[in-house]
Amino acid sequence: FNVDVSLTPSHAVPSTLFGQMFEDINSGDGGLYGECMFSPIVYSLLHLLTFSSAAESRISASDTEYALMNARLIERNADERTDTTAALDPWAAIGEAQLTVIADPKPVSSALPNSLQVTVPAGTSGSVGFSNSGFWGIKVESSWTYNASFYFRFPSASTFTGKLNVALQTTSGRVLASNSISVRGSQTGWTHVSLSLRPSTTAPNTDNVFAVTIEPTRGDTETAINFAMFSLFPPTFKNRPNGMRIDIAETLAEMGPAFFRFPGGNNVGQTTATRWQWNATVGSLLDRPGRVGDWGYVNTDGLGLLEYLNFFEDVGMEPIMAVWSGYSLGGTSLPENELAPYIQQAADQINFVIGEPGTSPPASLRASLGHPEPFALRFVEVGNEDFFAADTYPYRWRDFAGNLSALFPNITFIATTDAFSPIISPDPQAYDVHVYQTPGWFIQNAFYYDSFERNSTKYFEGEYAAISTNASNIFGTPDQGRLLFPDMQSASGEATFMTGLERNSDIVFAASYAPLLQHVNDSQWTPDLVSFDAGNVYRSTSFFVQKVHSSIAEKLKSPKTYQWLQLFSLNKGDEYLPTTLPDPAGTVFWSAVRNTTSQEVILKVANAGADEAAVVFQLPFTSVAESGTLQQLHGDPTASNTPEQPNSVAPVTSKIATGKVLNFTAPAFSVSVISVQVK
Ligand SMILES: O=S(=O)(O)O[C@H]1C[C@H](O)[C@@H](O)[C@@H]1CO
Repeated sequence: FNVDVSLTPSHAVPSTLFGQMFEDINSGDGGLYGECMFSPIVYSLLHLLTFSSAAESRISASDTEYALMNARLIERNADERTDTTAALDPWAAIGEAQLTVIADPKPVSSALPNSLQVTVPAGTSGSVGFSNSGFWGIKVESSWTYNASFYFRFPSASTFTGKLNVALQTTSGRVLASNSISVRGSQTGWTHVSLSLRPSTTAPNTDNVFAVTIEPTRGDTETAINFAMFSLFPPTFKNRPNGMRIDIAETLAEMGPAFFRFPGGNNVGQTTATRWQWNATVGSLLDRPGRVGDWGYVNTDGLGLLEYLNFFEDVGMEPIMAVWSGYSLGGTSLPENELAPYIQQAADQINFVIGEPGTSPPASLRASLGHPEPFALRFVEVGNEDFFAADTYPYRWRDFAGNLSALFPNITFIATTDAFSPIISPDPQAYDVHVYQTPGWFIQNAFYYDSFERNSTKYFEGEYAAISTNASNIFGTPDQGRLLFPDMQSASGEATFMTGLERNSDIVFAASYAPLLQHVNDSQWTPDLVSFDAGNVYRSTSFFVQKVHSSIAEKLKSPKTYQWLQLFSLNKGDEYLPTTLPDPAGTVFWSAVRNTTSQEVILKVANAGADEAAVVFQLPFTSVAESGTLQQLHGDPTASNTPEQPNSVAPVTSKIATGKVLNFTAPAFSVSVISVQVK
């Protein structure tokens, strides 16, 4: 292919072009959020479903009820605290202890009404207590200090005296770290325990548990102790309290995302009662009731709005924040005359992020939680995939976007129905477009946005991924063509599409692969950009394709990877240079951008075909360096990074000969980025 590169840029490449889409889909609790244990003794899954049905019946929230709901969700009535069996799942008895989850008559807080009650039978000998298995294991590092905390009380006063031994131990019982606290049967009120655990050694694997054993000094009487609000934290990313898991957070930061879309995706909430409510996710963990997320399990909401915002500042990315839009996946939408309390809640959510303390209670709440300065926020998405409820979006959009844009004129509100179908007003400044398809679809649609009308409307390619090789059953199972992990065929297919996103970045202002993260031991959606288990993170082929398109630059503070990644920071051009267009029916696509700071031209070549391709770039600049840098990812079409083979495909950086005429051969199934100094 002979490719002329223009000297004259066609448009500025937006700084927001490549980023990340996140929601808790087996990726928040037990994933990005640093908490090591799954311990929502708050509610069992069944209970929360009961709760949500109760709340559904109170949908028409009057002002007072809204105030109550806004205060801390709708109070659960007592009889709903009955069945909590599922809440016991992560807990196991040690010795003769009996474990039950009870609706505590004296709950540790109104948001956490249940307790784990441990009964030690009289005359017990040997070790007695309980353990928690973490999220399919717990990583135990000797260089880490863990913070273990919980609340306990004796439900009835007794003469019991003894110790609680708190430990990290292997599943075979070898103690790796331990600490203890003395307790007395007279402690009938809640006592908060916070202990450090320093492992004496690094465990060989993650088959470890958090264990609490009860050691009576003289205990021949049956004893019961209530426990609540367990937490086990390792060191966190940037040492944030209640922060993020270091290896996952560093991997996400390494990709150099410009934005982070959250809290969903479907997990924004598809029913009124179980929607994500910002006010239930901030403040003390004791005040966070948790909810059943849209992926069928309890979200503790320990990862809450302030934790997200602090994370964005630590990584140097900006939010694309969703507000719930009055729609329920079951197909029902709130009638227009019932939207007001939820529009108010959305306004409060935005004010928590950008309001001035003293002018709005949510902003004052943010200041009281340690961040008086407003955070950065330019983009708010109204709902998620409302094409499923397009018939009611016209009034929901009109009322949400209409009222919110009057309150927040500097925010761009993003609509989630299909572009211009239906026509909605106020005229959306942007639409969020999602596509999950085969690699072939992405190759055939690299010119998807070239034909879009250039009016004032912008586009957010908020979710895209090649997820199956079976065009007639995209969302099928692995034996029907669904990918478990990205491979080189899917990643190079996505890369051809991304050359189109760059060429059309005059109207495409942001794009993110989805989903971002999955726990390989419990996943509901494959493939994902990054996978992990309790001990490791797995970077996929698509992760490297996304990363090579992003700017990282000074964002990443960890020097150990900075040098290598510095090359990547030059890949974020800020001006698009038109070129001879690729053949839309072909499999080889390219794009050219210029970084006006470093005066480098960056050429990206995606070859999603089975044959290598010779590409000759004509660079008519006054002077072009004789050598440049090539970063290349390539492999067999089914080559893939998996937990079994985590590094089967990785980008290779090398020097290549460059000049005004740049001869390049793109291997089959490859993604290449050439950066060269020009004058
Ligand atoms: O089942 S889907 O609706 O296709 O779910 C998709 C679309 C939704 O926005 C996101 O949460 C999810 C996977 O990333």
